Amino acid sequence: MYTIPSIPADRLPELLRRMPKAELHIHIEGSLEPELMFAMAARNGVKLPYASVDELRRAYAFSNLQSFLDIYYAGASVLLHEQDFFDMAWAYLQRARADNVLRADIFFDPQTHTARGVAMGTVVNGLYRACRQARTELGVDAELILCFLRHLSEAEAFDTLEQALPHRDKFIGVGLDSSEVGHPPEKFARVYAKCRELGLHLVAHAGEEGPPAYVWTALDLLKVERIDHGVQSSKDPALMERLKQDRIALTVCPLSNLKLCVFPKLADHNLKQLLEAGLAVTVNSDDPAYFGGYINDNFVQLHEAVGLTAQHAYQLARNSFEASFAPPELKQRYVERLDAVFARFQQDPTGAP
Ligand code: HPA
Ligand SMILES: [Zn+2]
Repeated sequence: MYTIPSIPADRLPELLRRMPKAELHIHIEGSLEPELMFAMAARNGVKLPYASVDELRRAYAFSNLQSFLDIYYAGASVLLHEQDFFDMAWAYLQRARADNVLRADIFFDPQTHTARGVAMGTVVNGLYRACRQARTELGVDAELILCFLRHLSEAEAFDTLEQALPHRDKFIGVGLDSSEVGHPPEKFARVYAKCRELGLHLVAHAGEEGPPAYVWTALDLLKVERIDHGVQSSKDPALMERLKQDRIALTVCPLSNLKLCVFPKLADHNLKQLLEAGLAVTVNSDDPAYFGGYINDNFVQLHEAVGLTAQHAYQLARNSFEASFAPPELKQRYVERLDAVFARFQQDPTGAP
């Protein structure tokens, strides 16, 4: 691997912000900022159970995943029209551009919307239009991953897949999210087998709160290409070896793990341990409007808590491109841009962009 000469520690935050990166774990509904949520509630005549943006923000004090999900699903109730889905995704993509994200693999939760009577096409078309516009106007490549809600049934997941098939050209893969414990990956083995036949990319949340056994079954039964979160894997040495040998990327979300009390303090986070064990770790924001930060906030706060080096930074960015679902020629272009930024930074660590 390309060895990175040292960069002064006080320049690391700037390097982390400026380096090109891919974001691989972002729920688009989790990027809906309170201000936009209130604006949509007003224009759509939806009543939110909070009187103001401040009152809503004060409710963002979570004790675990479920306490967050309850508020997150309530917040999504303001999304009704195609333009709402476009506006939400466009706001995220502009924010991602500011953080030097070149590529985003974006999750969306159609069942949160179809259950309220919003048509699948309304959801997908709004999000897809924002992704297309991001490519031409922002230089950000963004593609969509449809997530099944794991607290719902297998039959509902199959039904959702069927509703999405007329839009097969607008999403590149499927994922699995929502309440993890009690809803193991194997519940969706037949759904994933069908998605595999359809040529979709496969990912799943596993080992966020759930045990290493869920990471094993996501790999062996669902046959996923990446694991979302996966931080509980460090409890199982044989699993660590498997993830390393097969170069299975983990899309880790430090501020999410902090806010949902997966780790008591950011200083206790195991991301650096996973990275130094040789795993293909990446840094992501998960639900940035709810967890207090976008991708660069995750990088910088993690660095402040555990002390990353320039070598760690390079490896994390490189992993993000290699693990993305971009075509090989684009991945190569992203890595060239990454190398160019590091080379410039080494020549002039005090430096201007
Ligand atoms: O971190 C998460 N875990 C599970 N489901 C989710 N839905 C949005 N964010 C998450
Ligand atoms: Zn997530």
